[in-house]
Amino acid sequence: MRTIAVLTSGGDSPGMNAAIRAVVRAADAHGIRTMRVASGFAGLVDGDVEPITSREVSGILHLGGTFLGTARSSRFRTTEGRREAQKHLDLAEVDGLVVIGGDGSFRGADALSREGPIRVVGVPGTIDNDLAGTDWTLGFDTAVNTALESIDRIRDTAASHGRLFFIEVMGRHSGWISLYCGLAGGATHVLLPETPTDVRRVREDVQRAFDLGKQFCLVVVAEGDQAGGAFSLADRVVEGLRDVDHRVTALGHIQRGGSPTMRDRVLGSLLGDAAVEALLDGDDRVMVGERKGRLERTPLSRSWTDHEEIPEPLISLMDRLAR
Ligand SMILES: Nc1ncnc2c1ncn2[C@@H]1O[C@H](COP(=O)(O)OP(=O)(O)O)[C@@H](O)[C@H]1O
Ligand SMILES: O=P(O)(O)OC[C@H]1O[C@](O)(COP(=O)(O)O)[C@@H](O)[C@@H]1O
Ligand SMILES: [Mg+2]
Repeated sequence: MRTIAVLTSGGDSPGMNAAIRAVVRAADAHGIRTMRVASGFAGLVDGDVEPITSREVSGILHLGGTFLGTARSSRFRTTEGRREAQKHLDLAEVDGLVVIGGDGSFRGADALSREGPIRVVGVPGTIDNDLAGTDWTLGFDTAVNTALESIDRIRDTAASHGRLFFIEVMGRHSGWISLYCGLAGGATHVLLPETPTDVRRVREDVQRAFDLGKQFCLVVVAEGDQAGGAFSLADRVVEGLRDVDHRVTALGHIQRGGSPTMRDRVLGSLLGDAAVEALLDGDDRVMVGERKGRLERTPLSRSWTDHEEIPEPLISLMDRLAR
């Protein structure tokens, strides 16, 4: 192994920079050259591949987003696009590629490695926490803490006016952000894409809470919830509610930006280093992750097929505490 390349792909997530830095510096420590690929698979298809040194990843550990840029590339979804990508890897004499991204990026990385000589290792970088083989994905902790800051502010104004708030958080296919925001933010109800939405039950819970003297109510809704997000859910829930004033807030992309928490900086550092180790060991098509405090390697294809259900004990904890 003489040269590796690193790229970030899909939705950016806080902690990606820590992982990039760790990849470059761990490779350097082993005497391996690193190439950086700009803008994810799009940059690979276009040949935007340049050498990067340990000095060039100074001062990025604490920054949100991704210093390499990211993209969602439709060309890379085609075999022709992946052939171009492999051509640029060959030209730069790259023999191992670290892909920092989510489930989609890993599907792409898996296909690339099956079709050509390149070996790939994945680092789970997504705020959605929707991958198997790691307890936490890079960026989830920061995104939830960022959303909570806003939820706490909303609670202040909700309590002052005695209002019901519907708060939409990210997660087109994944309810982890919604569940953790609901638990940590003291919501009356959370709605997740993974479970059916019972509008009547939300209405009854909210009505009961106000009838029992609650001063305000927060309902946290994942954007991919069955009802179609917070605005359409709100329209259906408030129809039939007595004496309840309501407002709706969608937190949007502010959840994805900002300086990574300690947990995401440390996780990014650990996993970036572990990815280089995996390539040195001759591994291919694996994702590095951390489970129960231990570093693990999981076949890439299992990372998106075996992803864990939202834990039922946490959903029932929500139910017991929301009263
Ligand atoms: N099935 C696939 N085959 C090949 N490439 C894919 C596939 N799915 C996703 N990709 C590539 O990975 C990129 C990132 O995937 P996406 O789902 O947008 O983000 P994430 O990796 O964060 O889940 C896509 O834009 C595309 O280039
Ligand atoms: O930034 P975009 O393209 O609007 O995507 C929004 C989606 O990206 C995410 O923030 C992160 O998803 P990925 O990490 O899978 O890309 C989702 O929570 C959200 O549904
Ligand atoms: Mg994804």
